[in-house]
Parts: sequence; structure tokens; C-alpha cells
Amino acid sequence: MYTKSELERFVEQAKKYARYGKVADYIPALGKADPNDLSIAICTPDGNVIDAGDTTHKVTLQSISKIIALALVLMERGEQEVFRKVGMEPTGDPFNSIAKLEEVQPAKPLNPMINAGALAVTHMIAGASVEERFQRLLQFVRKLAGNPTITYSPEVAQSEFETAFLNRSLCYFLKQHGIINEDVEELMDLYTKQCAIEMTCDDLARIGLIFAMDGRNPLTGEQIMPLDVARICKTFMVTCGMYNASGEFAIKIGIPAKSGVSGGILAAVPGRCGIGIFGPALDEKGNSLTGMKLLELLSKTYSLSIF
Ligand SMILES: NC(=O)CC[C@H](N)C(=O)O
Repeated sequence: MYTKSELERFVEQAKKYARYGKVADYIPALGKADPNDLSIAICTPDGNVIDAGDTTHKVTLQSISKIIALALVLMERGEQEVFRKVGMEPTGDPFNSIAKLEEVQPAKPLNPMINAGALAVTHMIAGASVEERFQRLLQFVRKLAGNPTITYSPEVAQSEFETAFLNRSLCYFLKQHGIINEDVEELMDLYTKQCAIEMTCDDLARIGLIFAMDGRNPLTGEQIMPLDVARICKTFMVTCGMYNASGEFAIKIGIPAKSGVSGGILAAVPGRCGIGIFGPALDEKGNSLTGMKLLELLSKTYSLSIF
């Protein structure tokens, strides 16, 4: 049903909005992106990938990694332990806001999709060293995408590591309140590498498909994550995946999705397909403007809303 020529047409239509967006430059290495780039891939349960745009471009996951790290720690530690350190409620605040941390009792981050919550989740990735913990996460990403060559961009990781002062503040707040207890520099090292894992939108679409199929790889039959973990992740994608734009996104597009400030979007249409998008022109909330336009066109054309 999805044809390449139709996707190409959608990409051209959505690209027109690039001039209203801006690439993220608070992480200096991301500032080099071209706002006119836009690509999309759709992966269906038969494993087929249809893509359009410049699909050879790689995108760093940034906040998309939050959903994958969450799946991993839920598998390793179980729901009870994870939700002792991070909540389940949307904030309505920007992704890097520190404001709500002081207002809630006990002082734990409201959800795992905002930076404070994601840092608490990354803290829970088990292992004896940053390297071991990162490798565990990377192996999981490779398995989800079915691509053993996926790695991270040391340049983007380093660039964020050198400038992540607000994230460090969040870490120190969490440490003061006993949510984390490790060295903040080590956690920042792990978190910035996690955010710098990079892949094409074809890989992103394949990962989306695993979430769409309740954690199961439909080609091999392997249950990569338990159904409950996939369900929790998809629920967070709906309630918090697009930060403080999640409500409008649910109404206009209605697909569980997670965005990142690199311009990537990972989307999972339950039972139907995984979608990967790369469009670095962002709106003021940090979501891909062109990517959301593209998803809106898709959702309307193919009736993809889950609501
Ligand atoms: N919204 C995002 O993609 C944020 C991720 C980014 N690495 C940060 O922590 O600032």
C-alpha cells in the first residue's frame, strides 16, 4: 500500500516547511545539519522497507534513545524498581526543564522522556564500567534494528559532553535527592554516548516495527522485549514522546512516536509498521517540523491514527 513515489511526493511537500524550522545548535556538532534534509522509511511486518529522500544520511538518536534505554532497564530491573526512580506522568514542560523537580514529592522526575527522567534511566543501565554499560545498550539497539554495524558518533558525543551544563545540573539535583548515586561525569559520558548512537532512517523504521509488533521480530519470531515492556514504551510515546507537544501530536497524527533534537522521529503504528524519519529543521519545542508534517500527511492518507 505504501509506494516509494508517493513517499517521495510527501517528502517534497513536507520539505516546504523547512524554512520555518531551525536546526538544534545548543549541541554544536548538531548545528552542522542541513535543515533541508528530509528522509523517511517505513518497515512493514514482512520486513519490507520503503524509503524516500536522502536515506543514506545517518541521524544521531538524541532523545529517541530514551525509549530504547527505558526498554532495556525495564527488562533488566523490572517495572517496580524503575518506577521507584522515575514517574509516569507528562510534564507539559520543555524536555530539559528543571522546574518540576522541586515541586513534586518525592523529588523524582515525572517521566522517562524528559531529560531528568532519562538520566535516571541511563543511571540504571547495569555494568561495571561506562564502557560495559554502553556496550550493553548498543548491542540491544543493534538487535532491535537487526544491524550489527550500528555505532555512535564520537564527535557528537564529545560535543554534547563539553556543553551539557544543564544536564549536569539535573544530575546533581537527582544525586542530592538520592535518585542517582554515581559519579556525574561518568553518567554524562554514558548519556552523551547513548544520545550519539547513529543510524539511517531505515534502521529507525526497523526498530519502530519491533515496538509496533509488541516486542516481537515478525521475521524471526524472536520476542526481543516482553509485550508489557513494548506496551509501556508505546504508552510513553503517546503521552510524552513529543515532549510538551504530545497532546497536539496525538490529535493531529495519533501515532506513538519519539523525537530527538537531531530531527529524528521513531514511530510505531501498532500491528502495521515502523516509521523512521530524519528532518533536522525543528520547531520551537525541539521536534522535527518537516518530520511532523510528513507524518501528518501519512497518517491522514493511510488512516494511521490509533484513536
Ligand atoms: N530532546 C533531545 O533530543 C535532547 C537530547 C540531548 N542529548 C540533550 O540531552 O539535550
